[in-house]
Amino acid sequence: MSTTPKTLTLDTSTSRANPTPKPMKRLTVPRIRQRKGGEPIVMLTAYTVRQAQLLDPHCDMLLVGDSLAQVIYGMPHTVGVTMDMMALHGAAVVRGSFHAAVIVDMPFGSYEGSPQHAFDNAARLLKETGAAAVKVEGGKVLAPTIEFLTQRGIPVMGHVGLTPQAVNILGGYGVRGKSDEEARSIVDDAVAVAEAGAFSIVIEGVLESIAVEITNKVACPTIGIGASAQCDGQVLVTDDMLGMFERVPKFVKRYGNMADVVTDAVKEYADQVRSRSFPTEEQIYAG
Ligand SMILES: Nc1nc(=O)c2c([nH]1)NC[C@@H]1CN(c3ccc(C(=O)N[C@@H](CCC(=O)O)C(=O)O)cc3)CN21
Ligand SMILES: CC(C)C(=O)C(=O)O
Ligand SMILES: [Mg+2]
Repeated sequence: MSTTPKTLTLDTSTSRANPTPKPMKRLTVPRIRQRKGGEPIVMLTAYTVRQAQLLDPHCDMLLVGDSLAQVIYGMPHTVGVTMDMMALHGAAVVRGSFHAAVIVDMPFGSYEGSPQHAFDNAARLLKETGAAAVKVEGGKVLAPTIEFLTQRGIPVMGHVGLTPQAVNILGGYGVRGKSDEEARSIVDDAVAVAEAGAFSIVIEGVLESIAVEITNKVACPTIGIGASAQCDGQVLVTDDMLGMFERVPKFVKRYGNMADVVTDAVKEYADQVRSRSFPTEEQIYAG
């Protein structure tokens, strides 16, 4: 069993040698890896500093997902995401957190061409954000790249099954692995990614049996999204689970309804401005 503390704790003891309260050390990639078969790993997406601050105490990992394409930028899919977008949002999430390990998605086109190109872009993301690792979509074909990065100091999280950056090949976001042949190839992908040195693998949008088989086969922790409760951890897009993003996949469970909270508050403000009941004495500087 790992000794990972479950909650954020502050060391409040101060002295001349140690004058300020010290935040607990961030979870590291090796500690995440050790969680295989242990306490489930909690991961959520984060794109902004405030979101990171609110999620950090409760999560083991924060993923700066390229899903920010749809969620933040209103793009139709993740293919249009750039390195600059990931670098800026990644840096914001690292600034807003000090407990969770921060993982940054590599954008489409930044890693597929060659291991060297992938290394240059991954190194830039780690340098500019302070994140712990990068995530790449793909299987067997990417194994040499994952090995190249890992051997040169860049921890890599894999992502197999429904890989949204391949939307133009897949033709949509339907569940993967329905034929025996496709199921076999997804399992082979995950095994190749794990053997190449990935410290963890996201399994997205596959038949449950595939996620279970992969989880039992690979040595690193699996993180499910539309996969299985038997994965070593789970991830969701935060805006989806908060009820902030309107159209969500079947695998999303809504834990809140933030859109309604925002709408109610904004309606009340608009009414009060129109009726001149805002601002009141309390919000003005009387001369
Ligand atoms: N807000 C958001 N949530 C996500 O989970 C997410 C993103 N954005 N952007 C990047 C990818 C895209 N993903 C998606 C997007 C749509 C479906 C979806 O609509 N699935 C349908 C089935 C579609 C079909 O059969 O063609 C479903 O009902 O689950 C699934 C995953 C997952 N990722
Ligand atoms: C859904 C998760 C795994 C992701 O890759 C993203 O948010 O971009
Ligand atoms: Mg992604």
